[in-house]
Amino acid sequence: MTSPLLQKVKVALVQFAAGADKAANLKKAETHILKAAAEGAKIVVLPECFNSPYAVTAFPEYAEPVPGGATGEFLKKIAIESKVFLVGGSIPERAADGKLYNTNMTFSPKGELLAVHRKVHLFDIDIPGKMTFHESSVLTGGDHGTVAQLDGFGNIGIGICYDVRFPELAMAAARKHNVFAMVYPGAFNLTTGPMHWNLLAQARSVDNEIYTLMCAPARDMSAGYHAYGHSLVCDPLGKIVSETDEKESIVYAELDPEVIDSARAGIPVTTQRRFDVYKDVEAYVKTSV
Ligand SMILES: O=C(O)CCC(=O)C(=O)O
Repeated sequence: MTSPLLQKVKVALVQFAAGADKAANLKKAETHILKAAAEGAKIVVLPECFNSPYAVTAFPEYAEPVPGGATGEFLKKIAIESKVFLVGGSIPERAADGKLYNTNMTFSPKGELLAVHRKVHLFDIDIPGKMTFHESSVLTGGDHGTVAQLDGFGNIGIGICYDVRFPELAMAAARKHNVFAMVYPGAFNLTTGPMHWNLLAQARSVDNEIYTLMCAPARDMSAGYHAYGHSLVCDPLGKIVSETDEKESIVYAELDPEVIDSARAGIPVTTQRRFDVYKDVEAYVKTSV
């Protein structure tokens, strides 16, 4: 059996809170990325909306072209300098036609842009008295799932936050594109975080017998949006192997092909699927920019 992960790899999830000062947000990201690289991480993940406050009112002001804007240039430069695969969280993107998206850019250690994922499922929820958010009041949803090919390691699927609630993207990435992990920069909140953050990571892992990486902002109670934090790594059997609390920190984990292989050998759902019974599980996934 060939594992989707070609060799062991140390990953780092950088958890920090973005404030109003964009340059300070990038500086903080840089400090943490360089530290994670010095600790031996080869794949480094940033949180959702890491260059801007997480607020629909902030997105138009902080939005940039992708990949040519200042944050895209920053991610490229720092990926090269730190020699890591950099899953650049997400930022508000202003497209050429003026539309705004919540967008991830992923770079190789050579500075190649490997993937652009626009959040497909916008975060529009209303739990009266607890949590109301309407991303679709300013953002447009993306139109594809996304897989990045990490030379020497294998493929990862990328989703952004609310995307984790929709198993189809992860399923298509795992089944059709043999990903070893789904990576979700995300900013859950104090209502839905305790309810579902861990559960959803475990669900996506167990569905597909892959790793799931969830990278959050740190909590800032003086900000308008209170992030849950708790960046974590979940293994292919649904065990959380590394998790932090709500504070600024870096979460490390070693991903191991043997763990994927033994999960799949013991509980072989990946080969037992019955597509003759359920024919309609399809998703459009892009594997290059
Ligand atoms: O799904 C949730 O509960 C939270 C999602 C979210 O915060 C987001 O998509 O930014």
